[in-house]
Amino acid sequence: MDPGLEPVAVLTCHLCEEPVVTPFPAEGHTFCCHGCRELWRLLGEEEVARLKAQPGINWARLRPPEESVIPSPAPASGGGTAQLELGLDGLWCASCGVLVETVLRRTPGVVAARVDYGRSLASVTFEPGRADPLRLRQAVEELGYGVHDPLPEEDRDSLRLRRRFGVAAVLGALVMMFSVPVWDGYLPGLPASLYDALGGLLLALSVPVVFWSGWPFLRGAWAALTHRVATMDLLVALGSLSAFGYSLAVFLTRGRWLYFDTSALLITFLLLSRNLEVGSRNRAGAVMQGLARLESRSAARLTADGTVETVAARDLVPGDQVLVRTGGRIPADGTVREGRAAVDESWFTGEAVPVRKAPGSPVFAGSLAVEGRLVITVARRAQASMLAETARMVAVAQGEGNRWQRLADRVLRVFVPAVLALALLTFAAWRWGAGAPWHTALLNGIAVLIIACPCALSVATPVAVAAAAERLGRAGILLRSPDGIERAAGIDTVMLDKTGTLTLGRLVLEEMAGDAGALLGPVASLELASEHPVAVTLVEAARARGLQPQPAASARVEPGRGVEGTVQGRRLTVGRFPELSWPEDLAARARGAEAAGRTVVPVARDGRVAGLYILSDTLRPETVQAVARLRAAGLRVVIASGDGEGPVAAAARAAGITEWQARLSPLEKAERVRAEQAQGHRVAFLGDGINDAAALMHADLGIAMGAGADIARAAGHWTLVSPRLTAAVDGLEDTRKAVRIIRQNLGFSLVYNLAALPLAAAGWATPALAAAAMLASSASVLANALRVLAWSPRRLLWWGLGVTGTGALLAVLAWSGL
Ligand SMILES: Nc1ncnc2c1ncn2[C@@H]1O[C@H](COP(=O)(O)OP(=O)(O)OP(=O)(O)O)[C@@H](O)[C@H]1O
Ligand SMILES: [Cu+]
Repeated sequence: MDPGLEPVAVLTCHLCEEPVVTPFPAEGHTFCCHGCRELWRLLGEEEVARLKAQPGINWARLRPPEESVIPSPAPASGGGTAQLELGLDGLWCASCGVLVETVLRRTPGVVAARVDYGRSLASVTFEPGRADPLRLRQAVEELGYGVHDPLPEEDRDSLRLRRRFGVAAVLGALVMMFSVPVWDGYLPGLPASLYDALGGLLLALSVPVVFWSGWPFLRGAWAALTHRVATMDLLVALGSLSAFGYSLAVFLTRGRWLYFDTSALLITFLLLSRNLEVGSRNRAGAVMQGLARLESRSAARLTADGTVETVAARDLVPGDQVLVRTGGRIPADGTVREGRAAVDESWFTGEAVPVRKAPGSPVFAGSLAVEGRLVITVARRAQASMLAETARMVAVAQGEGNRWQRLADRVLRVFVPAVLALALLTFAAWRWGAGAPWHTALLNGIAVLIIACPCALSVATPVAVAAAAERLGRAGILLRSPDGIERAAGIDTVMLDKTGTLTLGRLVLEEMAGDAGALLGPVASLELASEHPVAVTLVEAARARGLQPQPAASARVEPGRGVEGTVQGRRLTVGRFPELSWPEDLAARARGAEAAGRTVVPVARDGRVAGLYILSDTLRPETVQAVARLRAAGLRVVIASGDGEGPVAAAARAAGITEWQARLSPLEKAERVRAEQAQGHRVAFLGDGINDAAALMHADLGIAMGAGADIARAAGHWTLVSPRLTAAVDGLEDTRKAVRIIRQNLGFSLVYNLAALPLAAAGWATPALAAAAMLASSASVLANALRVLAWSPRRLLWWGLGVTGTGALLAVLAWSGL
């Protein structure tokens, strides 16, 4: 593990397990914020323990399931209910959001409540007779959070923000231009009328920048003051206002140095980063709307007597038969049962060419049947479809931010007051310690404020994370957990399962031995209960032979072994159960087939093996290349399979993998992962089946194949939408790079701030120089972050040139003014 990343012994929150900056103790535990503490009290230790035992617990998902399949930004009102939006202050982490939401929901008269942590916004639907806005506000305030009217529409309106930035950029550039002569020190030598004209011009140009363009910061700073929290806005506002105020005083007293450019530049640059942020959020919003349009509301379900009835898509249950005609959207994930069609799956594959579908092909909700007619067997409810899942992920990513971001926010909470204190101290030390004149002391204090502005930290990290998420999306990877990017850091071992991951998982029934043929009908009936590739193959084989399997009255699936149950009064088991007795001829046959690399599935009647199904599987076409790339990246590749030695060894040989383990039970797979971790490895596990779920959960990074079992997808941190192994390799490479860059950025801005602060305090950097240095550092950090998007070298060069050029120019200009 990288020693630079994980602090050795950090105090973590008892509830959300985030590092604790300011401890909030309660009953022997420590919490990171009072939101966590109150939520813990509300839920109780037992409930918390239960929730934590669940895989991938994510506090934002504690909320009860949404009404609509695709979460809508604001619940529709109607039916005698009223709608209230509250802006919230002081939400420290996602738990705080959950807490407010829970308490609001429990308030009498409230129909629905939803807190968007990212926007610090609560939307409440209530019955006007039984609840009123005042009471709702009080309920939130009693929890210790600030409530205000949601920021006026203009604030969330990125157009306004862009306008503010545009004005700031143009006027700021003019201020810069006219400041050059000021820096050159001409001013006092100029005739008074020119001095007035030039100084007045600078003043006139910077007023709109500071007070109109900078209004969001000023208002934010005011809110921060009234709530006694130190925020970034406060720092920015103080820096800009103090530079402005100082310059105004100098101008009125006909002094020498004017720093109007500093106050304007600070605002301009921070507006740029704000715009970037809002832009990425808006994009997520647009994606959500796009996804919602793909959702079908109704479906044509086939009834038992062959007629078609229209039902709501969300009422479909697994096993339903649904008819999809040309031009229709597929309402739920499933497999094609009859018919052929060209289906447009571009919403998740990105490929415009429709895919041919035939019986047996998987189809996904939201895809469009361009031509043809299909009957589909629904595999999962519409609420659990890839489409709904994608939308939920986007919503979570949009609302919750991520750990790095929150970490950066926490750092800011300590950093901002420290900087304010340091600025005051600098001023005091110069004025009264060193006996410097007022204006020198003031200038040095202002320089500290400006140089410390940690915008690099607050801009670069979200940009890098967003860029990485976008790359993953393009590679066909869905982030299921918001920390999916950090989890990829430092992976050195990749464990894979065989069936369905290294191989296509489309088994072919090669041979049947003993009574296997005669038992195929009853066996298929049992296998209807299982999602395992073996089960799918046997059911298909039965259908191909004209048998119509009906679900067995009792069938029990045992992951990693097979199915057992009673069919026509006989106890049958299909699969590898340990206590079976084997007739010698079948045992020999099984050994032979295994040695030849085949998967052998015994069927036993009353505990005695009666027949064998001998199946073969094909390696995915890209497996060899994917494995080679993983190894080239310095990763160890290990197969962990539940299948027999023979087939696993054969697959390993074909894929070019030297380490493998066969016949692992689902629990043993997870234990293998843990054993590797105990040896200090960081493990990514790639799997597709129920038997992989435990391993996927325990792995540092669980990657589930999208076409695999639901449970596997729920357990993994990533889902591979397109079943290409190379996508996983791409994703691993991209995220490793992104994490490296994020760390570089955090390190860089830390070093920068630590190095620059004493310089500013010592009076070696004027405010103008400080602003230039800050701009250059932030821009380079931003450019670094954008590297994640793998911009072409040429574009990067231009960017680099532009950034360093601007930085250098500003530095030279500032310097020449000294
Ligand atoms: N539904 C089933 N019907 C029949 N046999 C089964 C079934 N499920 C599992 N088995 C048997 O148990 C073995 C182990 O299953 P498991 O799901 O753990 O691994 P696998 O899918 O074959 O391989 P991998 O772990 O590489 O995906 C299978 O090879 C098969 O012989
Ligand atoms: Cu917390």
